[in-house]
Amino acid sequence: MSDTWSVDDHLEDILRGIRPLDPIELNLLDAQGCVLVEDVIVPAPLPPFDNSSMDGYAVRTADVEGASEEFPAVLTVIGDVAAGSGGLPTVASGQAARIMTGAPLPPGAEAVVPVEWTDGGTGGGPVDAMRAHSHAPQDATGQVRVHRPVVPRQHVRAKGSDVRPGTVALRAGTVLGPTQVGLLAAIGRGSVTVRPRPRVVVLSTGSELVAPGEALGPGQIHDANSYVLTAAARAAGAIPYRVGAVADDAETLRSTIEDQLIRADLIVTSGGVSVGAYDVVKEALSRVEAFAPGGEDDEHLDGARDAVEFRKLAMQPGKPQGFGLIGPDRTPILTLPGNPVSAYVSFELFVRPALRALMGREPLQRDTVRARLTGEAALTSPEGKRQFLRGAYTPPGDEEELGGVSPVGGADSHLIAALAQADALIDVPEKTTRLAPGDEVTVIPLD
Ligand SMILES: Nc1nc2c(c(=O)[nH]1)N[C@H]1C(S)=C(S)[C@@H](COP(=O)(O)OP(=O)(O)OC[C@H]3O[C@@H](n4cnc5c(N)ncnc54)[C@H](O)[C@@H]3O)O[C@H]1N2
Ligand code: MOO
Repeated sequence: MSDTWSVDDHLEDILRGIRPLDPIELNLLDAQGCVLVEDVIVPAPLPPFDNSSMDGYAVRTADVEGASEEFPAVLTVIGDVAAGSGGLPTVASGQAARIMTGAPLPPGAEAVVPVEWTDGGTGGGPVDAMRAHSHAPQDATGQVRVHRPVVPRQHVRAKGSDVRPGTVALRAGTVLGPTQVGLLAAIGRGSVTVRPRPRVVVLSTGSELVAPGEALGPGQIHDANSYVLTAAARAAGAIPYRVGAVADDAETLRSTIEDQLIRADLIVTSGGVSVGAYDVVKEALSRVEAFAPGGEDDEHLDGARDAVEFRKLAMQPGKPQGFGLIGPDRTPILTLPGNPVSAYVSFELFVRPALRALMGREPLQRDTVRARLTGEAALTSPEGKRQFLRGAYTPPGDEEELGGVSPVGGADSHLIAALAQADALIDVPEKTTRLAPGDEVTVIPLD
């Protein structure tokens, strides 16, 4: 391995050191966004019973054959069947039960006549709704005039027509979004076995950093990185813990990280990794004895180490990077550069895939698309460095094969405002030094 690492080699090294978190059983809503590790089998039919899809009257079809407004079928109403009804009346010939949407079809009945096809028990013409039971309790009895016939099973949702018992509701590997959570609830599952969301400790370093909301003194700036990284970790599906900025003091940083290890599945730091005299992350973490080493060897973790390895990457922004597995649980730590755009781009390229690996989520990396470079001017890129420019991506129109991408702001890694306007990264290969409008480029759309 040469002194300078490629983006792909650095990512590969990180992923070699990470294995998915052990599955746990979680309540449904806590499992949202997690990957299921069991096939969930449907225990009972859904719907659990034949039920009405309309507010109306449960009838025997022979009783309403040929019914019309002029010659209605007149049936005796034997009572109400509301959703949730337990004891059901039996509908005999010449009878109807008033029924609500979702209520069980009573024995004897074969179909449901919507209330709009009847007089609603009023003795008048067609109605468009039932009267509330509290105002007109008499409508649950008496007679109803039916103006149209129905065929067997009309307006009836059959037991098991949604899912049948014994079938697979959701396969292992499914990511639980809102609709999957809904299905699990519908089939009565209160908890499921999933890979949990990783807990990510985010800390920024730098004696110049002041929390947003506080006034700046001379030479100070607001801490943007711990916020963008915390937000990005949350957006990636993790549970982030933002630790305030740590001053440039190696011992303070080391003990802060040591304290955080207990609640971290992964640690992300920003700043302090280049070549300055106060680059404290490097100072605190490059020593082998920085943290208590791991216990017995773990055969899944290829490349385990007890100190963070710092390296230069052939990329811009994001040149200085560090990665290690620290503490008794060999917790992965990624030390990102301090320039805000560098920190964010590094998160996208390295931390996000690592989090997805912990969650057992595929694919680890974002999809890329090809697009045409738009805009007025040609772009330059340093030779031998993979450059990630910020861009605004427009998907292809109906007739177009490729979408377009225009650069947003310059290449400098302190340009936070332009980063906030971008929705994509333009991935410029190491060998490319110049790009002209109209050239085809690789784009990583962000969300
Ligand atoms: N002589 C050299 N100097 C630098 C090199 C180099 O190769 N030789 N590399 C440059 C590159 S590239 C980068 S990237 C930075 C990385 O520096 P550090 O990771 O040590 O980060 P800091 O020095 O702590 O900060 C850099 C920059 O970013 C600002 N910063 C830091 N943290 C935050 C934060 N939480 N919120 C907002 N802004 C932050 C900080 O004030 C600095 O301006 O090194 C170059 N130097
Ligand atoms: O590589 Mo640094 O990350 O350009 O700004």
